[in-house]
Amino acid sequence: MSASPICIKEVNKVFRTGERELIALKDIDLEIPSGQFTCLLGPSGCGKSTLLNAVAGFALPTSGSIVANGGEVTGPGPDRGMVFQEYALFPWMTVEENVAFGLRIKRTDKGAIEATVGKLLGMLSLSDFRKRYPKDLSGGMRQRVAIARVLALDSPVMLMDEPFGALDALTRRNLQDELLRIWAELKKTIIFVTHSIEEAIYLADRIVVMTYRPGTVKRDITVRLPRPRDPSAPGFNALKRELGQLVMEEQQRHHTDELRMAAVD
Ligand SMILES: Nc1ncnc2c1ncn2[C@@H]1O[C@H](COP(=O)(O)OP(=O)(O)OP(=O)(O)O)[C@@H](O)[C@H]1O
Repeated sequence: MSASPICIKEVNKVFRTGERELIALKDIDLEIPSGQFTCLLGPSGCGKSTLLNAVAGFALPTSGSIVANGGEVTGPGPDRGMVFQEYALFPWMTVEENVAFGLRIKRTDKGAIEATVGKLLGMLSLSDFRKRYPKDLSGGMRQRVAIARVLALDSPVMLMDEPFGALDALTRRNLQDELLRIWAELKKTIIFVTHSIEEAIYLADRIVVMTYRPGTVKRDITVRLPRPRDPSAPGFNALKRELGQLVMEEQQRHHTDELRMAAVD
């Protein structure tokens, strides 16, 4: 499957719980070209996951439209694969069965499944673990399986919600490097949610910083640093400072809002 742009147009999302109305997303307009690696960055509660879920089709916007791969998003689809933080693997299936699952559902023939699974296990250094069950794998290995499972579907778009958030620093860097290699090889469009400024700069072509409630686009930054990126380079650090300031402003708003809510309750 080849990718085409994702167009997010005037997207709003309102959650209603009892009397309360929460505007999670307000007037989001983004055009994401095919093959771009975009990070959504911002503090907790600024609507990153809400926006990602809207693109995935899990929870549609209250108003506005999202077009992906030439069609309006009206629900989940095989053109948009999702990788979650908590791995979402089937515990009763081995690594290779987990990776093959989507292809079995699509009734792909056995030879093609074996070839695809073999290739992906190799690509993600999982070949020696193919007969293991998720419980016998480290967090990093499980996340490799989750990525391989989404890649098996050959979705042109990969949506990733803090996929490396639960991993230790070294495993995280390894998986970031692997993801960049896969992205360069397979030319996927990636939307990647993160809290981590360093992770966003290390990975992304473009960083969309979001505001805290309502979630809007605070800043849309093109990252022009050469790849592979060096976190100790002056340009990397300058961008880190700039983004740090932007995120801190939103964190401050979050904090003030929490104090206000506590006073009301
Ligand atoms: N189903 C829901 N019902 C009510 N409110 C919700 C629902 N889902 C999210 N929210 C609220 O919408 C806002 C945005 O949430 P969202 O999870 O998208 O933020 P986030 O930036 O992804 O945060 P985090 O990094 O903590 O996951 C938050 O205030 C959250 O409490």
